[in-house]
Amino acid sequence: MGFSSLFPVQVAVWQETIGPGAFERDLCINSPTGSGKTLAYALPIVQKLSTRSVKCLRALVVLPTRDLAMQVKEVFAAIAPAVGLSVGLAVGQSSIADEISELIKRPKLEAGICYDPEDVTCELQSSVDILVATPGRLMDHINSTKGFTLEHLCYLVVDETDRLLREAYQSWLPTVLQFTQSNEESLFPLANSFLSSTFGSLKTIRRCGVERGFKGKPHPRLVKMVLSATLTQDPSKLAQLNLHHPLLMTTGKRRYQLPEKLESYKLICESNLRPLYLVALLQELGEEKCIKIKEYSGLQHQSRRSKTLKSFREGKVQVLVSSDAMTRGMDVQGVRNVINYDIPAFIKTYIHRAGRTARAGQAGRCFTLLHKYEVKRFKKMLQKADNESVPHYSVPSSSIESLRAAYNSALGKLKETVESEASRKRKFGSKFSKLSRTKPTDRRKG
Ligand SMILES: Nc1ncnc2c1ncn2[C@@H]1O[C@H](COP(=O)(O)OP(=O)(O)OP(=O)(O)O)[C@@H](O)[C@H]1O
Repeated sequence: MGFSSLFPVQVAVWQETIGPGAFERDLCINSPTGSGKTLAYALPIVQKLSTRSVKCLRALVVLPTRDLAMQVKEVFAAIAPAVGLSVGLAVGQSSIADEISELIKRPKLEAGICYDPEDVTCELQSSVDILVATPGRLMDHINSTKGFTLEHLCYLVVDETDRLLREAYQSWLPTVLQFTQSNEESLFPLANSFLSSTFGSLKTIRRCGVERGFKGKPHPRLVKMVLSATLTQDPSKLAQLNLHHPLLMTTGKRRYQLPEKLESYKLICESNLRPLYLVALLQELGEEKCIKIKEYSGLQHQSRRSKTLKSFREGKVQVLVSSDAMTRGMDVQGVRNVINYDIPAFIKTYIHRAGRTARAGQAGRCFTLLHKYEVKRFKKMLQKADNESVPHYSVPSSSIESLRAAYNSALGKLKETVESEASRKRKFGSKFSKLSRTKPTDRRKG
């Protein structure tokens, strides 16, 4: 990958997994945006699986969004094939049939023998050792893909944990945990309830009666690694993961930390002049003469979003106007500035947005447009991430003045567009209501 050394979080995780820690504890990793968490879990998993002799699904990485899952798959794909491991993706990017044929190997047809596709006795095998998935598609495979099993799973990674725990997604987590439990656990629920009442949450019995973390056994327990740049430390939330002697690995004392080389600035302006200041700021920042702007949001179709992201990665688009769909985990090289058009409601949101720059030890800047009444709240918010003073950034008044005429004419055009849209909707609305009044049965069909 062209990297000459490991980042601190990667060294620390390696020590706890392949090193002396020997995967004996589950890991909760809280490390700033862009600090290299993906490789921190990918390297030990690939290293550990490199000696496997039979192919089956042994590692599962769950991420909240498709683009993020595709990005993480690329990281695994860069290192896993070198040791003969295959990586799969379950995100719903392609049809379920295509995805199944990528993930499940059917027995080769021998001459003269005809296999019944419905025959459950014929051996279906996993084509992948490592699967990167979003919860929705993962649940589809768990519920309906023949041959898809989690029974051999050894490693479970929950990336962007706080986000994934917040959203239940058809109870994906309890389902995964249930399917990865040892046979003993599900066969003897009473024994388990006895164990948990005796030993509290620190159960030490696992798959095939093997003690958790016991080295050198053929059936090790399911190891879990959970990560985020804003990882929750609330035990009641983390309890859902059923962690084994969890070890919290964190960069500083605080939960919230910004990347070392990130500079935060505030830009104060009247709310109604925000677009004007935004353009003036972009002009200030833009070294390139031609700025192409694209939109990226969860409201768009996935294929359109992926296309936009590709253009942004390739530098064909210099400015991406994005919702928070782009914030968590997305890694685009060369992003030097992030602009908060609105003040984020929470420090967590600020961290994930700002974290699209100043990644991998690079410098970056985050600007926040504020009304003067918002300054106090903003300051208090950034103090939660140990950021005591946020300097002002001012754009020259000459650039504001030079843009004013264009801004006013754009506002006029916007007003016209909004009005014509509204009248179109009114017309359409009245037609529709007339139609529904006269043809109630048709409406029901529709
Ligand atoms: N050892 C390394 N040397 C140089 N660059 C690295 C190294 N490890 C990772 N990187 C690069 O650092 C960038 C950030 O890594 P990554 O996306 O894993 O960060 P992260 O900690 O997961 O961030 P976030 O919290 O935003 O998801 C990536 O572009 C990655 O290729």
